[in-house]
Amino acid sequence: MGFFERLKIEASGEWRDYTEHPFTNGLADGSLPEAAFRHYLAQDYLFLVEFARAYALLVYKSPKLADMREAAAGLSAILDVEMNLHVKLCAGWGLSASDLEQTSPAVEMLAYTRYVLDAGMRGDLLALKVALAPCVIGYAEIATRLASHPDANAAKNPYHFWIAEYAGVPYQEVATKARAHLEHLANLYATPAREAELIAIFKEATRLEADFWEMGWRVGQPVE
Ligand SMILES: Cc1ncc(C[n+]2csc(CCO)c2C)c(N)n1
Repeated sequence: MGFFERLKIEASGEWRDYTEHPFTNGLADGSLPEAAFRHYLAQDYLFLVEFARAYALLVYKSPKLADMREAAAGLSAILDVEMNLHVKLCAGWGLSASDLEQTSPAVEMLAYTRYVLDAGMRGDLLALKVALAPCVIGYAEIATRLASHPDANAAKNPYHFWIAEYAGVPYQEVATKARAHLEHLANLYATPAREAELIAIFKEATRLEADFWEMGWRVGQPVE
């Protein structure tokens, strides 16, 4: 069994809470309240900025030039492609670039990004890759599941574009490559003595991803 499969099994409860969160099901059938998605999108803009910083840290933490190049390509993809796509998507939802700049960070966004950056600062390249894996590989898995929902492609589903973006071939290839690189690093650096530390990082990052969905989900729920 591969390293990533093992991590998922060790964190199976957290993984299910993240990948099957009600927010994701609301995207699939189009029932997610728009206010919930708008809140998520604005926080996700701030998230992407911090994630670019985490990729910059990957560059620094790379022991080998090949790892450094891989990380630098990921950093460019976020800065030059994903951020632009995100700003365009937000504009379609009525969020201007200046709205995004002025968004106050939510504690869930801060908790998650600070955790990933800290795991990378105190750890090595593999530890940081493990902290990033729920985001990079998880979104590919989630989007593939959502895309198979009968309502996911309906023209009336307002989240159709979001699902198609992450379920599409270009993003799926990014995730497949990230997973292969993680397996390669695990073969080099994942000793039995480090297993508990790496599983703990994976579990925590997965839990914080689920909390990120929950943050958006709460905005769409009626106040009790
Ligand atoms: C909360 C949250 N988690 C994951 C992603 C997806 N994502 C963000 S950066 C990145 C790597 C790109 O190469 C991916 C897949 C998101 N947008 N928001």
